[in-house]
Amino acid sequence: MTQIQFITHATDRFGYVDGARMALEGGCRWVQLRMKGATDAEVLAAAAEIQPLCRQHEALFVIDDRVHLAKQIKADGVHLGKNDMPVDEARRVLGEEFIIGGTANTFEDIERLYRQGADYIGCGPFRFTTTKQNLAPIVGLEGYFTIVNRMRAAGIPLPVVAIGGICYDDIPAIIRTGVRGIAVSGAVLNAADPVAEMRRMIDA
Ligand SMILES: Cc1ncc(COP(=O)(O)OP(=O)(O)O)c(N)n1
Ligand SMILES: Cc1ncsc1CCOP(=O)(O)O
Ligand SMILES: [Mg+2]
Repeated sequence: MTQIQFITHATDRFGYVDGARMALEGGCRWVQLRMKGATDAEVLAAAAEIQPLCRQHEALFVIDDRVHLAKQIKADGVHLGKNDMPVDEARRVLGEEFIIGGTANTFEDIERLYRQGADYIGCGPFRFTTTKQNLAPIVGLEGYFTIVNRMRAAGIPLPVVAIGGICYDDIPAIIRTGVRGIAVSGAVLNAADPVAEMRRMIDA
């Protein structure tokens, strides 16, 4: 069973809460509330609906970027990129109980995040995607294979989640590189039946 983190995104068919609900119904047990450009009030309103759904499904609920909101609503954690609060500062704010994920594009990014105390790595993009603007260079299968091997050689035990344009057919090859799981958004939201697609990915 593949460990999958669903990243919320609004489309012309579904809002943020719809996506989270469908991912959970499809068996996903890790939802990240990502609402780029939204106000804190808008994020809190979506979290007020999604966080109880995650609890009902015994799923992890993490917030993208916003450390103060993650603390305020007692989310399970936060995901931080290079332009967000540094992981070590977020750890001082949140403490050891929160999951803190960090974004990496290179092994050197992972070394830095490991030193700062991240609990997991979101590494990508696997391929081009329109879900995130200003993409870092494409990592690809070879990139994951190299990064995982360099992590092993360096004794860095952090779980790596691949992200960026990932669809069902990519999962076996990505997992064979040694990464622990994947993060997805569009492949589920743009499917004819998002719940069934999430279930198919979970069972991959
Ligand atoms: C699991 C995971 N990996 C990477 C990202 C990207 O986060 P970030 O660099 O903060 O970029 P934005 O998501 O803020 O555009 C993520 N959110 N989750
Ligand atoms: C948040 C994020 N970070 C790197 S790619 C990406 C978007 C993931 O969404 P999708 O699976 O639709 O490419
Ligand atoms: Mg971010």
